[in-house]
Parts: sequence; C-alpha cells; structure tokens
Amino acid sequence: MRLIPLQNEEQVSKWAARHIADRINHFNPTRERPFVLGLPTGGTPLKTYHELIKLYRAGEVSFKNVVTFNMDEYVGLPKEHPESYHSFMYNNFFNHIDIAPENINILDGNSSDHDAECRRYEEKIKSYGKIHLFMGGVGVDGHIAFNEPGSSLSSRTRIKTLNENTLIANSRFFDNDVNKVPKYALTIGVATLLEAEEVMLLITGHNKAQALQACVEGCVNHLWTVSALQLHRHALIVCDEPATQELKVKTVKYFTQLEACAIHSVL
Ligand SMILES: N[C@@H]1[C@@H](O)[C@H](O)[C@@H](COP(=O)(O)O)O[C@@H]1O
Repeated sequence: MRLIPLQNEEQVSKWAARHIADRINHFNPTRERPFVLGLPTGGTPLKTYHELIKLYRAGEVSFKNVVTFNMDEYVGLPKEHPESYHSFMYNNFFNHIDIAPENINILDGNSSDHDAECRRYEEKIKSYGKIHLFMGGVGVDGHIAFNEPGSSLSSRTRIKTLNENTLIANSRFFDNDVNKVPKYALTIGVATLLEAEEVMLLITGHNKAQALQACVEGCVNHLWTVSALQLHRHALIVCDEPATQELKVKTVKYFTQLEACAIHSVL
C-alpha cells in the first residue's frame, strides 16, 4: 500500500488527476488497446474531475482511447434525475472531455432484471481483460462503492440495500430528506474492485478519519470494506491532513518518509 499524505483537498485532487493522466499517457492507449479506468461519484472526486478537465484542455491528456466503468448507480432513479450517477458523471466529467460515448459504462439502475444487468457488467469488464486503474472514494462508515458494512469481501457486482448511515449521508443530495434517497443500488463488488490492476482511493476530511484508520491500520474486516485494500498489490491512498487525525503519528511519518525515497515499480 502507498499512502500519500497531503495537506488539503486541492493538493489531493491535483495529485490524483496528475496520476491518472500519467498512467493513461504511459500506457499510450489505442482504439484496439484502450486504457480502462474505473470511476466513482461523490463529493470527494469532484475536484479531481475538474483537474482532469483542466489537463485535457491543456492538451496534457486525452480520453479518446479510454474506456470507463463506474462503480455504482441507484436503483429506480431515472437516468435524467439530477442526482443519478449518470447525471453526475456527464455533468461533471464526460460532457467536458473527448471520451467516445460508446466507451462509457454505467450500471443501469432501471433494468427489468438487476441480476442480469450485474452479470452483463462483470462480463463487459472481463471483455477488456481488466480495469487498469480504479479510482474510488470511501463512505464515513468505510464502505467502498456501495459495499456497505458486512458486505462479503469476495462480492461481485450486485444489488445492495443501502444502510441507514448511507441514506442519511446521501440525503444531502435529496433536499436533506432521507425518504427521497433510493433504498437500493447496483454496485461493483469488493472482489470486482480488487481485480483492478491498481486502486487509488481519495480520502479527505475529518469525517473520513475513522475510515482511513480502518483502511491503513485496522484489520481486514468486512465491517469496514475499505480495509480489503490491504489485500491489493497496488493500493494507493491519497489523503489530506484532516483525514489523518485518527492515524498514529508513526504511521503518517512512515508513509511520508517512504514517499520521499521510494522507487515505485512500473505496473
Ligand atoms: N457510493 C458512493 C461512494 O462511492 C462514495 O465513496 C461515498 C462517499 O461520498 P463522498 O465523497 O460524497 O463523501 O458515497 C457514496 O456512498
């Protein structure tokens, strides 16, 4: 695991955007051999999307030969709803870059057969071989994508019931009315995420401090699904200072020193 402790959200988003651009450019994708990028929604990655758009406009990266897979989508919310993850992705990212529409993959939360939709998604990922880089965020209770506490660490893409914490946290996007938040979502599984070649999580803010601690210092535990990252060969956590509040000083120092002198293997 690499932990990149930075000062603030702005630094986190610039670091993450630069990392994604570097990975794409190093891969040198073509139409026949695209770069496959996994993407999240949420407040945390918003600034990273803005930074990626800036890099694209500056000619420093192109998404022409990039295929994307989103982590999750609410069930039963129309695609056009302003809070659907479809709307989020198009409004905040896809409409501003040169990605081909046919290269965008987002789970369909309105399909008539959710199980078949989830199977289709897994098969589509497999058809590209693997996801090269999956960016993610984390919930206050340590969930990744919508893998709520207690989710199997070997789970695949499936329908999940959202727990009360998540409904309350996400009600901020639904007029602060918990009853307006969809009760179910389709989500990639923990195992789906772990199969990506590299996973980069963005963890910012005081309210994520316990999740970061569980991820870096805790035991691998299904109650904090983010801790499954410890099983990944190339897990990368980019965090700000407020998020490190629950970590031991020793832990932060250790990872800071590692970054200062590390030689990173090429994936
Ligand atoms: N399914 C999403 C997660 O993918 C996201 O990481 C989490 C935290 O979002 P935020 O970044 O807004 O705190 O929210 C939702 O539950």
